Amino acid sequence: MKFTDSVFKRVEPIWESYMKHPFIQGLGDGTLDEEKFKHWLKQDYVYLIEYARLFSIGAAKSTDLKMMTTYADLANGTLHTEMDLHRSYAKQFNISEEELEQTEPAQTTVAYTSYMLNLAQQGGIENVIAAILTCTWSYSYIGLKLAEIEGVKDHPLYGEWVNMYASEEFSTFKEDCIQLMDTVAEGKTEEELNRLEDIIVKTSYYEYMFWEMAENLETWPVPVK
Ligand SMILES: Cc1ncc(CO)c(N)n1
Repeated sequence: MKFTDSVFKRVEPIWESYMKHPFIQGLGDGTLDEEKFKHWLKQDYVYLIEYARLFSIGAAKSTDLKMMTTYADLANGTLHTEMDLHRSYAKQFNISEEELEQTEPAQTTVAYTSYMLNLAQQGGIENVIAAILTCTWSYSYIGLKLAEIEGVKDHPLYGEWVNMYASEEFSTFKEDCIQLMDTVAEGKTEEELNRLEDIIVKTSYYEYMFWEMAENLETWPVPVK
């Protein structure tokens, strides 16, 4: 069995819980509160800046040219294709690109990106892809599941979101990440694989917390100027 198949079995209950989360349910039935979506949008924009940085670390740590090209393409896809979705929504909400970029990351955003960046700096290429995998894969999982709902892709506000994450292009990003993970997992000891699996479980929990952050409009405890 491929490493990613056995990991999927382990994280599936966490991923199933995303589909029951009020934020995702709201995206699916179109009732999601716009303020919650805007909070997600802004937090996700600054998240994606760090995410693109992770792909770039992946490019720097690559052990061959093919791998380096894939990481560079994924960084490019994040900075252009995926972040264009966010910039397009921001425009609809009259949020400028500067405001989007200057978003103060909430505690969950800081915790999640710091966790991934710390792992990526410490180890080899296997840490980088293990840290990244859940992000792309779980959004593709959610996008494809939501796309099964009748009429969801035509929703005036949230249709664009579902169309992006259910798109062929995004499915290709996911497949590339899965393949990168399985390639570096080859020949690793059981202990090493367990360590990588733990990273994927942790990031799966962080993804849940990111939905919670958006749903609860999370900020820092005591506001300061
Ligand atoms: C928090 C988060 N995880 C994953 C993705 C998909 O790239 C995203 N945009 N945001």
